[in-house]
Amino acid sequence: MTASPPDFAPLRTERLTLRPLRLDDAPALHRLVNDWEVAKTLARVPFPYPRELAATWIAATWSQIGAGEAWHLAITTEESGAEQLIGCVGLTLSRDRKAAELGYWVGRRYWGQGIAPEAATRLCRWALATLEIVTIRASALRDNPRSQAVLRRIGLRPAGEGVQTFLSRGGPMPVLLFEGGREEITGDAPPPAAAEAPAGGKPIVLVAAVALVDADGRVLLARRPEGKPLAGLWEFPGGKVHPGETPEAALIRELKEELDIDVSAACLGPFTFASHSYENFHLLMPLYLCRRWQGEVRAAEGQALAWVRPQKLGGYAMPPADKPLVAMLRDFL
Ligand SMILES: Nc1nc2c([nH]c(=O)n2[C@H]2C[C@H](O)[C@@H](COP(=O)(O)OP(=O)(O)OP(=O)(O)O)O2)c(=O)[nH]1
Repeated sequence: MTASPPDFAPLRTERLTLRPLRLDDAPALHRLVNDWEVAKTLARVPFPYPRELAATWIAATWSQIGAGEAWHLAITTEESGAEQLIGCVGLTLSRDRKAAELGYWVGRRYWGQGIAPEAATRLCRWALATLEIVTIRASALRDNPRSQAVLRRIGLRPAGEGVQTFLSRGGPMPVLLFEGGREEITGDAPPPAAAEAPAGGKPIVLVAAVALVDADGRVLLARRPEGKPLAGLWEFPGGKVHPGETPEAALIRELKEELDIDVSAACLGPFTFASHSYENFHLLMPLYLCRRWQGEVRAAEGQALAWVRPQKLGGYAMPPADKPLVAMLRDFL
């Protein structure tokens, strides 16, 4: 068992901090969760909640974070200058690591303030941008409309009914199942364009992108970082063409900024283009092919990068506009 809290940069919202639990959280955790109104809604929490279980569970959450299996975090807030534990929120990966099960609880005196949806949305956004998951699942007791409302507020949709064993209730109980993906949770419509919308239509946004191909025939994908629209999706490096710029000049600039490589316009071969309607704008994106550049590709903006064999591109979640491009690349390379 891990002996100290794992390295995990706290996630913040306007009111809350989500961070690994610490052993000195044990007394507050015990006090908050050893409350029938809280415990009765939780499948894996016994009632009464033994004092020593708090520290054991906290240490177990450290091992799970270290192993990349589950992230159970403390929800804290600041009250009169002091940090207060007010609940917990967690995600547990499925065996195939494509889905995660969401769970949370909030101490009774903090109910009715929207803490659970705020914390859960923050953790889900982090997970969708950082892990390889595509689905978030959750369940709520059929007799717990408050929790069902939280799950709906996060963006999850009903996905049937089930039965789950509840330690606190001493047996199986009927639950409602919920699930959702990136679109439901992040509400990701790409950003409105800077240009004025032409009458009756969406503005056209020009984005230049490139498939960098290395000597082994692998293509470079970059992961859109948390905080940007479509966070967590993999894309071809590139970016918006600024006013007065050519697409080639935009790419040369973006590749220097994002990957710290030098490319000349002569090495950018036009390959194909995407023309795709997003909710707020229409994307027009020439895709170039480039096999020669100067310098070593590095993630200059801290983004995740992957060199991917053309046959494996389908395994990476990409923006909808990229789907036809991927098929064409696969055929060409
Ligand atoms: N670079 C790139 N963008 C793509 C791809 N597919 C796709 O739909 N897009 C969309 C996502 C964004 O809405 C838009 C690119 O805009 P962006 O915001 O990333 O551009 P940027 O790097 O100039 O960023 P910023 O300075 O505006 O933050 O194009 C792709 O494969 N590569």
